[in-house]
Amino acid sequence: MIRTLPRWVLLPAALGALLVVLPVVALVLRTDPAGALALVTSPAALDALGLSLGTAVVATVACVVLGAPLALVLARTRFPGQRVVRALVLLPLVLPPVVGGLALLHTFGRRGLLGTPLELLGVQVPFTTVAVVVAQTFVALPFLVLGLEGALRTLDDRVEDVAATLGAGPTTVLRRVTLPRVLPGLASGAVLAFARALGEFGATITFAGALPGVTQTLPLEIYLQRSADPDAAVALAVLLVVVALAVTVGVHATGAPTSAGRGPGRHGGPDDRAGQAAGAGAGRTAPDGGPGAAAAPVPVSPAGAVRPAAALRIAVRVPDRGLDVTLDVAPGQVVAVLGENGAGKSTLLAAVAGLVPGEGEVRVDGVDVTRAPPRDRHVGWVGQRPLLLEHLDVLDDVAFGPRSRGAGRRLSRERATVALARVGAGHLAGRRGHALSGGQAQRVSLARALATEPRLLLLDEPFAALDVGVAAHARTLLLGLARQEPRTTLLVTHDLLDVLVLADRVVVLADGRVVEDGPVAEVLARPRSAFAARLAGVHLVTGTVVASADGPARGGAAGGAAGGAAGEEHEVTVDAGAGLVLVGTSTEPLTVGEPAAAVVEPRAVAVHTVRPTGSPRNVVPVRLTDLEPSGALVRVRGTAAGGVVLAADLTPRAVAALALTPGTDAWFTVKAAELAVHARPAAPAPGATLVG
Ligand SMILES: Nc1ncnc2c1ncn2[C@@H]1O[C@H](COP(=O)(O)OP(=O)(O)OP(=O)(O)O)[C@@H](O)[C@H]1O
Repeated sequence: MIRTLPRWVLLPAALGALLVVLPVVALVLRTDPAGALALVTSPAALDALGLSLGTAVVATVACVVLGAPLALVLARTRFPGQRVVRALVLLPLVLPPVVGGLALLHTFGRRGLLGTPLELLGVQVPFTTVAVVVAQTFVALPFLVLGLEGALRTLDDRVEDVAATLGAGPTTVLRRVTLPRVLPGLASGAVLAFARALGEFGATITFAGALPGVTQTLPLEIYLQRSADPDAAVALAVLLVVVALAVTVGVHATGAPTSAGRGPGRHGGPDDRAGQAAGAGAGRTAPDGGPGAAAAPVPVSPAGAVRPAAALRIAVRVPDRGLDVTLDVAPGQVVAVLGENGAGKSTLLAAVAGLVPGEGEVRVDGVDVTRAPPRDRHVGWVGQRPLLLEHLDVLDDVAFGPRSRGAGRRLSRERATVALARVGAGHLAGRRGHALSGGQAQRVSLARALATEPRLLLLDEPFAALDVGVAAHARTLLLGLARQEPRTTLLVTHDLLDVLVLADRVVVLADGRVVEDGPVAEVLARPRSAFAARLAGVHLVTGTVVASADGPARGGAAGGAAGGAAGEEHEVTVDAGAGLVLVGTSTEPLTVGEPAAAVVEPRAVAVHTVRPTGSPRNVVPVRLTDLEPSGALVRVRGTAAGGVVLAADLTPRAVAALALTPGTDAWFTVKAAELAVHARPAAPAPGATLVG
């Protein structure tokens, strides 16, 4: 039974439980069952019990009404002094209740802060039943706030962002997404608050007194009976314990999240594979002809009328995240957005979706949506994680968007059914999100985005969390959808396959700026940024052109420039700094002093353990850093002057013959003809960028 816990933990755990249970048992043993019944059913006892239950229920409702918004503000907003506010709200947890009672007296009492205005209105709070409720709420509120705030913080609030992009306003998001998802947390917070209110004593006796039938709750009755009739006190104490236990156990049992409705589990059964196969190709039937065959993607139906693709103009700045990007995207174009971690790709998408505040402008088909909230931007956003609304079944999750945009329940479900069918997930309609495999969940997430017929599709690494095979299916599915219905799309990815299969254009971001932008084939053939070079499987050294020969000079010799004519191959020398000078060839007109990138494929690099003599134009001394398999070859990396990393692909036999190991000093050689030099838009520090 104890699989991961050390056995010794049982001892302190048992002692802790005993410390709580033993005194209660002692209390029960001390009770005389025959006499107890008469004592607890006496009018005074029943009055006190009724008052306790009634006031505790009202106090719990007050805690929910006041505490839930408080928890939401604390968990979902940022404002100066937030920590202080939280500490003050939670103060009653650590304050002796009698101190709380005194504080309430000085607030609502005759000479208290609010006492005089209340008196003018003819309202008297202290020593009334209202005072009991106020005292109970005062001490119980922190339990609700703490429970709910904790639950809110453990939720992924990006689900709320997704709901906003699907067309839901803030109140709808709160009502249909946030609150249902934290219901178990809210329920347990309310139970704790109720239990605390039921047992409240110190603040009540100080602020409300002990007037039988008015303010004398059960804890007060027990206290007062202690000296007058100890047996009655014990009997009433047991009654209080029983009531408190019944309520907490009962509500916990109903409020706890259930596992009912779970299907075959996150990684699915055979049904799962069939579904994935069905999603693999638009319009194809599942190869096994199983359930997936019926669930194959279907063409768009009238229920999901297609909007024409939109032109997109982005000129956004998000200063606190260092993003400054200007892009014009043609209708129906699929732009792969690439870049190192932290380059700003997700921020760009979030700015377009309206999820992060930015400056500048976003125009969709010429319409300025810069200041529009996410729900009015008509974007479909799909992230790395599916972020499904797990409190709904798949059909209602996908119907959430159309419903938020004003379609009735039936029409929304019809649209959801069509969208699910389009991604080959129709057979999943009745399941809950937690009962889907990763690939299935991601297809549902895509269907949900498509169900609102977005003008733009924003895909933030949609396949990154999927297994290779499942990602391939999802990629093919997306391709099929894009062919059926071209849609302007920004696709963040780190995967060359996504770029090759799905994108028309590549934009590379670095430090929040566009450093490369062009058609896919062009960028991969002539990468100018480290990231694009790595993606294309080549290495890249940046530097400055110091000589450009073998071609006619461009524009005479003005400014000392030399250069080759565009289209003619000519030799170019690039200084990468730290003494590393490389000679390559270029077909671009390059000017001395211009930033340039020298690109080399690892298979064109030869490795020597003694300095070579003879023909190669580039002989670079390196220290080997690592060796790793690269297909049937071994990729050998070495660091040259200035920290520049270069790589060579060798056969395992050559690696063995040369006895190459990390730390070996060697020479990499490359022919000038194998080193392609391209102009770069801007130069990072020369020679500092190299990838592999
Ligand atoms: N919630 C946030 N609050 C503040 N700064 C953030 C937040 N999220 C990201 N950043 C910062 O904004 C910059 C851009 O991050 P972003 O997540 O857009 O990069 P990315 O290119 O999508 O990276 P990755 O490939 O790792 O997802 C980074 O400097 C990052 O630290």
